[in-house]
Amino acid sequence: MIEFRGVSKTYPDGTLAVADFSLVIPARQITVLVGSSGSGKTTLMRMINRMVDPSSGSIEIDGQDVSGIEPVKLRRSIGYVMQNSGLLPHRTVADNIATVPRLTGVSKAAARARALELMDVVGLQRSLADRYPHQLSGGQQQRVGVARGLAVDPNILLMDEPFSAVDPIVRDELQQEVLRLQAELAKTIVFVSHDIDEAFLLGDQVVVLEQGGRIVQQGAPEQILANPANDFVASFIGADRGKRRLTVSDTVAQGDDRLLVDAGGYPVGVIAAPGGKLAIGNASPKSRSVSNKTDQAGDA
Ligand SMILES: Nc1ncnc2c1ncn2[C@@H]1O[C@H](COP(=O)(O)OP(=O)(O)OP(=O)(O)O)[C@@H](O)[C@H]1O
Repeated sequence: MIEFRGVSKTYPDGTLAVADFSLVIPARQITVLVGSSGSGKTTLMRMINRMVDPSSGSIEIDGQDVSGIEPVKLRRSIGYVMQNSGLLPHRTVADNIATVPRLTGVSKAAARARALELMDVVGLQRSLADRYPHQLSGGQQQRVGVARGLAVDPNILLMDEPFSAVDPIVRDELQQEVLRLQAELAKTIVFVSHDIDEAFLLGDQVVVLEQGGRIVQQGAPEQILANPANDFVASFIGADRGKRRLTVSDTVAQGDDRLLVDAGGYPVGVIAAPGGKLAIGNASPKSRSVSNKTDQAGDA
């Protein structure tokens, strides 16, 4: 578990990025911090691994104040995946993945073996191991970034808009990959996004932020969708524009299926009509489940 207690951050130039922020981030779940540009998401995330130190307040991991943990040691124990993969251009894929294990004294052979295993985990062919980042697609580079984040088998994985620079189809694939990985690995994931659909898809807990890291609403996606706390949230999730208010149109698609339209009349999907082949509402809002692993050290 990660806990922010009354955290504020003022940068040296006087910018108040985060003001009196408190939040509990439960272990082994995905918490998505979502908000518009400049709302303090990255600052909050970087305070967890001490890339940024708070001006006041504290952050605890499993009850231990991170200010008492040496920053380099802390950073090496927490996975970090960033927007443009952050790969070292002159190192091969395998070497990029193995960077932190090598720094912590793992032998070259063992680190490479682990890197190859992690390539399997994130769905990358091992034949790409000796390529350089520029010889990979954007989606493959992001997968390498995720593998690198997992290389030290961290309990906590920080993901800062990791898929915002890839095209929508690849983004969909990578998001599904995160859900698959999470069902298997059950990490404590803090995911930063400005995309509410991504937040609703991935988040067990979604935290909607306004400027200054002010929490406007937090909860499960279904709670936020069902009851937006105020006009800001309604606008942010598109509820005010009817994006979330769906109706079954009279247009019949295949078989008994009907077209689903939003309040503007735009088609958003297909649904089986009551009594049709597909039962409506037969899946829970989150069909994914987080396994309850107990074989990891610590609880974060
Ligand atoms: N090193 C810095 N020095 C001064 N101000 C900073 C610094 N880093 C961030 N800020 C400011 O702090 C505020 C929050 O920035 P932050 O990057 O945390 O927001 P964000 O929500 O992650 O934004 P984005 O979605 O654009 O990445 C912004 O006003 C930003 O300009």
